[in-house]
Amino acid sequence: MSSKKFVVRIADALFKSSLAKNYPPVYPQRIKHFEILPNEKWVIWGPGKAKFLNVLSNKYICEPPLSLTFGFLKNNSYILPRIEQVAFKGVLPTAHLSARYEFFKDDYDQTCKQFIFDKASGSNAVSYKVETNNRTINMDLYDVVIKNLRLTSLQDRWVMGLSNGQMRRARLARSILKEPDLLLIDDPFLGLDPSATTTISQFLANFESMAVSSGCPIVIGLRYQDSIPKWCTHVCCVDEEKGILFQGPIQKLQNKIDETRSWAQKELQESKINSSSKGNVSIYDLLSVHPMFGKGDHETIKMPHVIELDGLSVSYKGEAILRSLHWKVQPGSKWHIRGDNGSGKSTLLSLLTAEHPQSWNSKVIENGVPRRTGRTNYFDINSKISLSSPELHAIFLKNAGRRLNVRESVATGYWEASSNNFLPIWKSLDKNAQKIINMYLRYFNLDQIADNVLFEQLTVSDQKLVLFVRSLIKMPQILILDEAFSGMEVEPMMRCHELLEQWPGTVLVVAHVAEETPKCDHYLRLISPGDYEIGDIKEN
Ligand SMILES: Nc1ncnc2c1ncn2[C@@H]1O[C@H](COP(=O)(O)OP(=O)(O)OP(=O)(O)O)[C@@H](O)[C@H]1O
Repeated sequence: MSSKKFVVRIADALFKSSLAKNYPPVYPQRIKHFEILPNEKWVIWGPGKAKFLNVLSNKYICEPPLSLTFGFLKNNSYILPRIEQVAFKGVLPTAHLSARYEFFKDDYDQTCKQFIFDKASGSNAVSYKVETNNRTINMDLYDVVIKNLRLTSLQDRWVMGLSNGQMRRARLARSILKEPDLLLIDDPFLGLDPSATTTISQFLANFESMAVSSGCPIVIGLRYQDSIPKWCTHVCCVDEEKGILFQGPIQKLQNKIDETRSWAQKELQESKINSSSKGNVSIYDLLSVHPMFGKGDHETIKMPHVIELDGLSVSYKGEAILRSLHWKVQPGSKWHIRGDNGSGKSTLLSLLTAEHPQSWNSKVIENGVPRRTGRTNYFDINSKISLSSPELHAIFLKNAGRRLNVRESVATGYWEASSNNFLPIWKSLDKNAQKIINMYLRYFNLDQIADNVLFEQLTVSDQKLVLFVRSLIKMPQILILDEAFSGMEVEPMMRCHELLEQWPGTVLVVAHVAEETPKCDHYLRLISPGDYEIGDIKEN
């Protein structure tokens, strides 16, 4: 064994997630050797990245017991290594979808700064806080981190109200402030706008050399399709089933990386060719159930706009988020809603779904009829709308993840009046509805696991897929896909995009990354309150 200083070392280890007899190991083969040294920056690359990051954060039982060891710890560390694993989950789970936008705060809500400190719990009903640990916060590091992660102006905001991108940055700041021995970040750039991506990438590149902190090795998890930042020194390519495929310094492995990437692209092309029909179900079967199916332009042109905003404004405590927004959405049109983190995209969508307290606004006109309290209600509005969003994902996981299997999870999409209803419904559905669900499960390769796998046992990619399928089966007039594909593997994502290309209903998409954006005809870009752009998307 080498005498080099190492941070993590794996030597001939088998990992298990349970000691129960006959429980299969995490990988069938032992991992012969893997090592991270101080000053190295690793990318764990490929479909097995999330599992391997769990291995590194000591989530499994290793066999023999000392085959996973943590060595070079900071002077002030205790015997156990301090490992911070940041999974970019987005917004905090709330009790219901509208909670994020409410003015009256939950008794236990925290400010962004308190969340980053992670030191105390308390209640807004009393003036004192109860310390949950006696960690000393390195305030010099805090100042540098919030400046670099662009959190300065958000410090005193309620954490619940932060946008997805803002919350992701806050989670990273919280982990860094714990001054770990090892920092593991899965999908570090997910859901971030391009300028935030650059800032965070630069920050991670310079983390080791910052004067205010002693730094630590950084390990990020990326998918095959993501580009590997130049500052990464080492790569470990991992398959979900087989474990490590190759590992070492990036400089030496560049050819192997390029080969793997083109192989993955080829696989994808092949699966695309074979995907127009799956398990005897064709796209036509899936779409023909939608009420707008087969309607030509001559018919849709006569229909009123599904949504019209006639000078809509939204503000929080006098601070404008949207100002005087005019927007018309034709039936069957597909829109890409663009804008930097915090520009108001989710706020706009929450107005459409009436989750936002300022939704009862006659400047929102639906199918030609202005919204008005007393005339329109939440349930009527939502009977025409379905969605998949990071907020919904967080709530679904928390409230239904352990209760509902894949079939039941998808079936809850049938609840007419709300996307927020997670009560089991499969058994009470009629034969026709069950048939539709079965078709969708089969088409998306979910039929084999439909009855024996719980939602929370799925990978993030499959959870996203289930939520996407769930959003379709009601055959909504308006389908809202807010970061619905971020974190998804390429193959299932392409399958979803293919279906959407022919989807006859109206689709509103929020996505920061071009590869995750299904084909749209128009865009609405939110720039700043009162400043926005509307245009057509030309085909390349
Ligand atoms: N309840 C609230 N109180 C105060 N500010 C809020 C509240 N809810 C949202 N905000 C702020 O409104 C702005 C718009 O948030 P929104 O979630 O709509 O942005 P977004 O464009 O969807 O961002 P992202 O791309 O990060 O998801 C953000 O600056 C956010 O912090």
